Formats: sequence, C-alpha cells, structure tokens
Amino acid sequence: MEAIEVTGLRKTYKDREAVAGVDLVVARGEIFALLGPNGAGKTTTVEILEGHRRRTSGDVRVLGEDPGKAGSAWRSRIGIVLQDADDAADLTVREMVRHLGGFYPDARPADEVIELVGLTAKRNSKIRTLSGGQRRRVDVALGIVGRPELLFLDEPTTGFDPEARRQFWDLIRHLAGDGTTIVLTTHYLDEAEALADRLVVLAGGLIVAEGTPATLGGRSAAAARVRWREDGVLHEEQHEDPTELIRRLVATGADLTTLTISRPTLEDIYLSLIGATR
Ligand SMILES: Nc1ncnc2c1ncn2[C@@H]1O[C@H](COP(=O)(O)OP(=O)(O)OP(=O)(O)O)[C@@H](O)[C@H]1O
Repeated sequence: MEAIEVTGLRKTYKDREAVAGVDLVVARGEIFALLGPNGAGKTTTVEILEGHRRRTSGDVRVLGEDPGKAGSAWRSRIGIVLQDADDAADLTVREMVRHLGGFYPDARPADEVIELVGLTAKRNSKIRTLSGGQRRRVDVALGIVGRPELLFLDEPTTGFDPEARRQFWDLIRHLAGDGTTIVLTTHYLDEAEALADRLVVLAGGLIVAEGTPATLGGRSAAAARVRWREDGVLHEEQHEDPTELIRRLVATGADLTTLTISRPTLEDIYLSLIGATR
C-alpha cells in the first residue's frame, strides 16, 4: 500500500479554484517535496491530506484512510510540523515534549526526541526564552514525538541558521532511513535537492512537473553551457555533450584555465517551469 494516493483532487473557495485536479502518489518511506510559488495550492493540498481541510471533490487516501473521515487512531500515526506553530511558551522544552508525547500510544522518550532535534543543551529552558530557530526545532520535536509513520513538514527550516539546516536535513534522512514517509513543502530549492527522492511543482492549483531532483523538467537532458576566455574575449557555447568541443579547443592550443561547464540548477529549472505557467 502507498502512503498517499490522491486522484482528481479539487478545492474551491467561493469562486477561486485553489486546487484544480491533482493526482499524487507518495510511496512509503519516500521523501516527497511539494514546490510552488505563493498561492500555488500547496498548503491547501497538504491540509486536505492532514484531514484539516475539506476537499470539494476527488479521492484521497492517506495511510489507507480518507482523512476527511478518519479518527484518532489514524491521527496518531501522522506527525505535523506547521508553518507557525504556537508553542505553550511557559513550559520548558522537556515539559512540552513530554506533555505532547502523553497523547500518543507509542511515544518516543522526550530526551531522545530533544537529542534528535539538537536541543539537549536547552531542554530545561522555557520555550519563550528560545530563539526563533530553536523554537522551530521544538515544533519539529513535537511533530516526531509520536513516532509518526508519515510526517508533514511545512517550510520546516525557515529561520534556521546554515548549520541548523544541515543538522535538520540529517535528522530527516535519519527518520526516512527508519521508514518514516516525509512530505515536505519548501521554498528552498537546495533543501528540496538535498532531501527529496521525488518532487512535484504546483502552480495555479495544478501539477506542472514531477520527477527527481536530477530529472525534473528535463534537467538531466539539458544542454551544458561551456564558457571560456580567449585573448580577453568571453566565448560561450551550448552543447548536450561538450566533450567534442573541449577536444577541439585543446587541439587549437587554446588557454582553458578559465573554462567552466555548467548545467541548469534545480532553481533554474523551477523558475522556467513557473515562468511557463504565469
Ligand atoms: N481559507 C481560504 N479562503 C479563501 N481562499 C483561500 C483560503 N486559503 C487559501 N486560499 C487561496 O487559495 C490559493 C492557494 O493557497 P495556498 O495557501 O494553498 O497556497 P500555497 O501554495 O500554500 O502558498 P504559500 O507558498 O504562500 O504558502 C490562494 O489563491 C489563496 O488565496
């Protein structure tokens, strides 16, 4: 059984179609990223999958159940890290994690969770005394304390410093390695590239591209751009396989110390996909 199966999902708010017919499959154990510009329909889609929003039409199965009808047993198998979680700020990190863990049948020990998110040194601090990035780690701790089979992360690393982001990526890989399915929405293309097994780009409520970070939007087949400087003049050529060009340049005795070969980044591909649908 897949972790998530969605067919023909639509959501209309009054006269606005926020999700306009989305089909999705997320396999168990996969890290799946949902990308798209502001207003693309990501949050609406994810909130329907979480059972927090009603759909207008379409078929949705999450861990084998319809999230619109599923009960508390289903809910305890899912972890959610929201964009703007409101923490009970007067509790310490440990009290908060322990408190929330009490609602789950098979919670992780609080200290283990706190260690996983890198907050051991702050475990006895009140949440209101933490920095923004540290609070975000508390949110992540609360999302994973119930040992979820499926974890939803909505822009999880906003406000993290670069080191904290790397640690967080390691944590996500660790959880996925243990079999947790991860659904991630992010505006950071490097994050999607570092983490996702598969990703989709949503724009205007529709999926405009689907693939792996390496293949999305024809990326792996895109031409390489070769640049070099000769006698102070910049030359640039596009080639699918630049080997022949480089051989030719070497044969002419050209100075290749300035030569660069680049292929489109995930961000280049993403921006062209989004531009194409504007
Ligand atoms: N409760 C609501 N009532 C009316 N319209 C809504 C509501 N929630 C979202 N929308 C609209 O639906 C569209 C999709 O919004 P959604 O929040 O799903 O986008 P998003 O991709 O998550 O954007 P962001 O990247 O900004 O979080 C937007 O045009 C938004 O204005």
